[in-house]
Amino acid sequence: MTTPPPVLVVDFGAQYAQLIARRVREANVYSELVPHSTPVEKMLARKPAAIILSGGPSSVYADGAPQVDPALFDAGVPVFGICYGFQAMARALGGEVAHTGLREFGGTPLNIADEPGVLLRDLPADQSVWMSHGDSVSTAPPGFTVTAASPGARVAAFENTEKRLAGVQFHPEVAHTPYGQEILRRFLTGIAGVEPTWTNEEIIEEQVRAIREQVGDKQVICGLSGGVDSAVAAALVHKAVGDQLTCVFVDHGLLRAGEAEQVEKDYVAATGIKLKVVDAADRFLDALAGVTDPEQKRKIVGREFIRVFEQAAREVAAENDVEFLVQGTLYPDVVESGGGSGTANIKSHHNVGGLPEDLTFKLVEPLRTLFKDEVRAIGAALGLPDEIVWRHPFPGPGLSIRIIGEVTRDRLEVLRVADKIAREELTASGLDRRIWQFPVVLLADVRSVGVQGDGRTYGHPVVLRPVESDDAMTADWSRLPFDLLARISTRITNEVPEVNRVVLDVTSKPPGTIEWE
Ligand SMILES: Nc1ncnc2c1ncn2[C@@H]1O[C@H](COP(=O)(O)OP(=O)(O)OP(=O)(O)O)[C@@H](O)[C@H]1O
Ligand SMILES: O=c1[nH]c(=O)c2[nH+]cn([C@@H]3O[C@H](COP(=O)(O)O)[C@@H](O)[C@H]3O)c2[nH]1
Ligand SMILES: NC(=O)CC[C@H](N)C(=O)O
Ligand SMILES: [Mg+2]
Repeated sequence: MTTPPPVLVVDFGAQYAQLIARRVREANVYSELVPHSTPVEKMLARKPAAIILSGGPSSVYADGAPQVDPALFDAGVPVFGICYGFQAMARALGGEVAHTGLREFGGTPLNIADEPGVLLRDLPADQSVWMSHGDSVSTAPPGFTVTAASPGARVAAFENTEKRLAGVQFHPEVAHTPYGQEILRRFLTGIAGVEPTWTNEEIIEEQVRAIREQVGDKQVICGLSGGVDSAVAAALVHKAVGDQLTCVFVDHGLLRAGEAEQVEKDYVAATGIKLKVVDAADRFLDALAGVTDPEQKRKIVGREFIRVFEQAAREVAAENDVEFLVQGTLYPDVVESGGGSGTANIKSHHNVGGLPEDLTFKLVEPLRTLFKDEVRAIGAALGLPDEIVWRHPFPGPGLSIRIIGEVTRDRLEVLRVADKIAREELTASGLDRRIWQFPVVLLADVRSVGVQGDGRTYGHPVVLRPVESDDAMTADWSRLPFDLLARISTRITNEVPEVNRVVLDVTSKPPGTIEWE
């Protein structure tokens, strides 16, 4: 996608690098992450509007610690350092960083100096900021004004507005720094002089233009799942090229109860987009037979999806091959598949890491750099109905990655009934909006002893995994009311004969992921 000059967030291995990019976009400025190994010339070639150096686990003076190339500061590009980035910046510009023995973690009072600079002017004198550091800048580089201190950091913020360079020891990107977003915004607009024009309307206009340019007068198909990401991607492409778009919904036999019917009925009614429904359950289930490894399942699903799309493409435009496949891929799908800035492969999302090597489609992925809540906002701006915009995410590989063990028709049926009960009860309790997602997982290879109707049972456990999240990158288990959990448990064990135990997953992400595979 063509985008305005980015604010590049240089990732030094921070916990919060993703969050920084997001916060910049929340300040209506386009932003992307890059790994710290990116050479400065390569960053400058992107003509960045500004560069932000993230935090990171290393000590700047340790052997092998990632450094900042001082050439970065001679290029005239505005730079903002955060925590490790602040320390690395201080060191590169001739200041000093030391292990003072004073460490700060968590909420910390900030003492704003008499000369508060652009970043801190007129902010409350007694505000709290979120710290997480063991090293500190002991001397600011020449030419910089020190604008704040904290009990453990003599230099907690500095700036040189003439050179458009600034930095802070604390984390402005986290919600626990109440004025953090304001400070970040002041750097962007007040010091860097970036125009805050990256609004939903701009994104939509820019995307529509880019899609028209990419697709021309060719036919396009879009994998449509009923979820919000593909719905928004389809709506953007439809706005760009109208009837050249045909959506393809694949019923791979791994869907939840009622899902296929709902997509067929509601989606067309809501959007008027051409929809082709393909029943491909046999081919997916045959391909998955005997497979228990999560990554293998994901790769099989990714491959079969593409084979089905290829067949559908031939049917959509027999005489004129369809070159383009639209997918609702989001940034977290890319990052978790190991396609981010030097990030590890956590799991291969079917639409990214699970794609087959012989893929011939050109991909159209207008949401590839965004997070889900950003996508929801665009969906709302495009006029999609609330039921689509606020639908809980459901993974493309569907129930195949919620059956721990081999995927069979019988097991799918068991899980479908249990899942339907959990969803019905959640909706009845009015808590749908509080919950990000509510996977129900069948431990198909585990059995436990129970007693039902005075008889012994030896059935399977089902795991409830309700989570709350903003963007699926981190999540916490949802504290659902006990009586709701009790109703779900009772109904599942009463109504699903194969299940005699219901357990609750109380793991946050990290260390767990949302899905079990
Ligand atoms: N059953 C399906 N039929 C066709 N395409 C699908 C199907 N499931 C997933 N896809 C494709 O894979 C992409 C990624 O799936 P993913 O579940 O991440 O997104 P989504 O379903 O659009 O939204 P959500 O994350 O809210 O469920 C989708 O955007 C869509 O292009
Ligand atoms: O379309 C998808 N294809 C996939 O292969 C896939 N794997 C996980 N997910 C969804 O991504 C989010 C993060 O999931 P995890 O915490 O399990 O990694 C959660 O919302 C998951 O439901 C997927 N979506
Ligand atoms: N969160 C960070 O960036 C920490 C920076 C450095 N590792 C320190 O402890 O001071
Ligand atoms: Mg989905």
